[in-house]
Amino acid sequence: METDLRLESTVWVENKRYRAVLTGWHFKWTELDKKNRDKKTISVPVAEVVGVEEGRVEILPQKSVEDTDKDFTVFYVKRSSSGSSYGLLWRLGWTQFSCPSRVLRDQWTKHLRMALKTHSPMRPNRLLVFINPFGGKKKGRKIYHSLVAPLFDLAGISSHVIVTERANQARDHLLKKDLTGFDGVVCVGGDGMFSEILHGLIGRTQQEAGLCENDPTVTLQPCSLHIGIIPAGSTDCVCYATVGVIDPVTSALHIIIGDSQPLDVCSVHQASGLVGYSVSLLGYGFYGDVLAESEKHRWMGPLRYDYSGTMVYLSNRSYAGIVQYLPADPLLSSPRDRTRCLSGCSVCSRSTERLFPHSSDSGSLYSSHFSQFSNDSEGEWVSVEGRFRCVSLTCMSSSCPKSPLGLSPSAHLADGTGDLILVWDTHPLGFLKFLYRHTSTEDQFDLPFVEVHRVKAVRFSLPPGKEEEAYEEIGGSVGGMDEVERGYDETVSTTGSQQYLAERGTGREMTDGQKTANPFLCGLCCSKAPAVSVWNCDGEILASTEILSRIHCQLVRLYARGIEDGAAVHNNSGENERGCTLHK
Ligand SMILES: CCCCCCCCCCCCC/C=C/[C@@H](O)[C@H](COP(=O)(O)O)NC(=O)CCCCCCCCCCCCCCC
Ligand SMILES: Nc1ncnc2c1ncn2[C@@H]1O[C@H](COP(=O)(O)OP(=O)(O)O)[C@@H](O)[C@H]1O
Ligand SMILES: [Ca+2]
Repeated sequence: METDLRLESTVWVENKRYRAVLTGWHFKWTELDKKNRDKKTISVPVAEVVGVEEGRVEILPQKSVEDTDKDFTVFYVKRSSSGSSYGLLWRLGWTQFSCPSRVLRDQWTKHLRMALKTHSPMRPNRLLVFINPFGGKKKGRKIYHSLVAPLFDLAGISSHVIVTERANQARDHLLKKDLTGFDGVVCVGGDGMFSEILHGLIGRTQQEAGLCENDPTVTLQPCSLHIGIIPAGSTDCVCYATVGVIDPVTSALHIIIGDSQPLDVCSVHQASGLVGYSVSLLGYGFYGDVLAESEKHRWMGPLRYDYSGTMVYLSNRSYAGIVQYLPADPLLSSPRDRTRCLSGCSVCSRSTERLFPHSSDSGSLYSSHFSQFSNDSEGEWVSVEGRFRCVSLTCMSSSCPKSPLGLSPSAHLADGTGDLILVWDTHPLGFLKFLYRHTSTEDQFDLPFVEVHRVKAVRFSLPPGKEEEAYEEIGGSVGGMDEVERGYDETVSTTGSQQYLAERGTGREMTDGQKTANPFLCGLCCSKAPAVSVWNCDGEILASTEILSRIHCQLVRLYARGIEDGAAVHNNSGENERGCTLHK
């Protein structure tokens, strides 16, 4: 295959003579000036070529094509530093080449396009795009139309764009509407919007596979459609933890070249069935209270979390609970091994091999069933009981701009495990130290009142006696979501997502911000401390307190490649290249 695609010839770039070579995996050009030979080779992996066009194409200030018959223009990914040691910004670079003849020009464009098809089979042709116009700083629409759509056009990707008019529209669309012809779903918004897409796609996939999401022992079917995230939210943790930067152009380029990053997903169940899915933070206590409080202050935008965080911190609460967990195999990895899950992570690759032992091409991966829950030789359930400041479970590092290394810096994106962080009740300054360490490289687990365990499943229950207290506090409706009014225009059937979604709201509708009357934080001035908190499930308040959660290895795939190590990745650059963001 590689030899078929090989092509080599002399070309000109800005009046200088170059030797251009396509080897199959790489497209390189080297200036034919002996003195500078070493310095002037530019090499672009074929997988990172965005597009190839005939003629001399300019894209700034707007796209124009000078239609000459010996020229072609190649667009590709160009990296630049993000300013931190991990995570790189991607920009569009392009170079115009002149060939000695039209025949050779046509050979170049044909070979390059064939190489693209062969070496990056997951490139999308057609995408379904959901824009939350109210996410984060309310710039979703502008971000998409000015920065992302022009890049999709350039790459020949067609998209069907839906600007949402209500919460859960994207999720309902994915659950019910025809998705034929789409290669992926793009979410323009924050973690809450991503969560909608996640619920919609997982629910739809299980419906079609005839699997019951309500049963925590069922091995769920991985989703075949990829998810792309264009960050336009408040926390943007899923984007930050899978791409390494919050940057719409970088994310758009990952989508265009069809990068693929599998992601673990945690399913959360109560006795009667599924209550939701989480990838970033499933948190009880502090993070639950912060979310509940922040919903009252949505008008503050992303700042609501800092304000509510401070208020909740000052309210100085801890909660009684029983936490049971199923440890993951300690020989494979540990949350304190000081490693980081970076692009090409070997721990995650081993998980992929375990899940799909006979498969080398990703296209066929997802037809196979797997059962990591029952087959693995994990240990016995462990049970602890006491008072906690917070109980958090995260399937990945959950790094975000507030906490660049995240809730659990050594967690893996796709290893089939989650990290359970238990923060026992402690004095306020101790807890502040714990929180503060999230903002630096200091180890937040190196504190006597903090424990972290790598797990496959977690159960949380209230100590005997507390259930009744919880019931009384919330006025006779455990879960407390009954206040949330939801208008569903269509009758839904009974698969897990649909059922849970029909029964409850996310509590995060952004219309008036006041719908989530939180029964637990009855004004932070309240003198009687509440006995129970709420669960924060990727930014949504869950309706249940007593839950069972289980990690599903690589249940979804994102258009991403994990965080790139700035020091290790070769950054192609040369004087003939130009980088830009389109239509800034
Ligand atoms: C003293 C400074 C403390 C900084 C502590 C930073 C910890 C940050 C960990 C963030 C983990 C994020 C996990 C992701 C969660 C998201 O799914 C989810 C939804 O996001 P969306 O609204 O974009 O859709 N986001 C959240 O639930 C937000 C959690 C944010 C918690 C921030 C807490 C700030 C605490 C500030 C405490 C200040 C104490 C000061 C005392 C004088
Ligand atoms: N058109 C809309 N009107 C109101 N709420 C919406 C709309 N579209 C999406 N949502 C909801 O808004 C919530 C927050 O969106 P998100 O994009 O995550 O922003 P943020 O990061 O600021 O919280 C999501 O849970 C989603 O369900
Ligand atoms: Ca994981």
